Amino acid sequence: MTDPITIAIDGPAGSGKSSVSKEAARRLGYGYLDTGAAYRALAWHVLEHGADTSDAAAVVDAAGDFDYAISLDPDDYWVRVGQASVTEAIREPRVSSAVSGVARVPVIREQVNVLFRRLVAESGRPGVIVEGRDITTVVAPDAPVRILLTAAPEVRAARRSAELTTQDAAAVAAALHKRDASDSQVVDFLTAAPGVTVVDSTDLDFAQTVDAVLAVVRSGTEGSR
Ligand SMILES: Nc1ncnc2c1ncn2[C@@H]1O[C@H](COP(=O)(O)OP(=O)(O)OP(=O)(O)O)[C@@H](O)[C@H]1O
Ligand SMILES: Nc1ccn([C@@H]2O[C@H](COP(=O)(O)O)[C@@H](O)[C@H]2O)c(=O)n1
Repeated sequence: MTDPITIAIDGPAGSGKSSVSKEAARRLGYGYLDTGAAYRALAWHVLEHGADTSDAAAVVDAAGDFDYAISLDPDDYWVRVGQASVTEAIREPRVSSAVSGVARVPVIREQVNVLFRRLVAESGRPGVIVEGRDITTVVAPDAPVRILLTAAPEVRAARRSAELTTQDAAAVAAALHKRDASDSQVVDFLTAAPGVTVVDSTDLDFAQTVDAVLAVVRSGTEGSR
């Protein structure tokens, strides 16, 4: 069996990585791997231990009994830690606020990157769209298609705010920008590495963004299967 084609997509918070990647994967018959979910699930697990994600030793300790599973099916997305379904819980603001602490621990990044590569290799799909912050540069730097999906900060904040209607828009925007500032100290997902194609969705609607991503995928994979 040949290895799946990897489509690598990075970008800042709220740029549309997960929603656009999921829809593009459906259209291609590919798998979809949300790498942020692993960091979020570990942050959730650390919080369940009553620990603080800014304590690297506590994060490494909690990772010792972190029984993580994720679906790569874009039509049946779920995330589990042990017997617990955490698909919704890992999107809660308390987890979003805590996740950057987990992402800052180098040994954790190494461990999850090994897991991501294994999940892609064992996906049983012709291809997998893998999205996150360091996929184009660290996890899959040799992927045939590498995309930086971006949008203006105020547009990203407005889109996220439209999702979280019960929360104050200014607070949602502040939390999104704070997370980007913290995450960008660890990996650079704001500038495209050499060979990475930028898709800027500031002036595109959702369907146009999916089409723009699919056009990059098609031009990068022509003749590969
Ligand atoms: N081009 C677009 N036009 C309008 N809305 C969009 C567009 N792209 C994404 N969205 C919407 O923006 C919101 C944020 O998208 P999404 O959750 O996919 O971003 P993300 O990059 O995965 O964020 P995070 O990194 O915080 O998980 C969603 O409600 C999504 O439907
Ligand atoms: N490749 C990645 C993916 C994610 N992170 C960290 O996880 C957080 C949550 O990611 P979302 O895509 O669900 O927003 C993110 O804020 C990063 O801290 C990462 O470091 N590398």
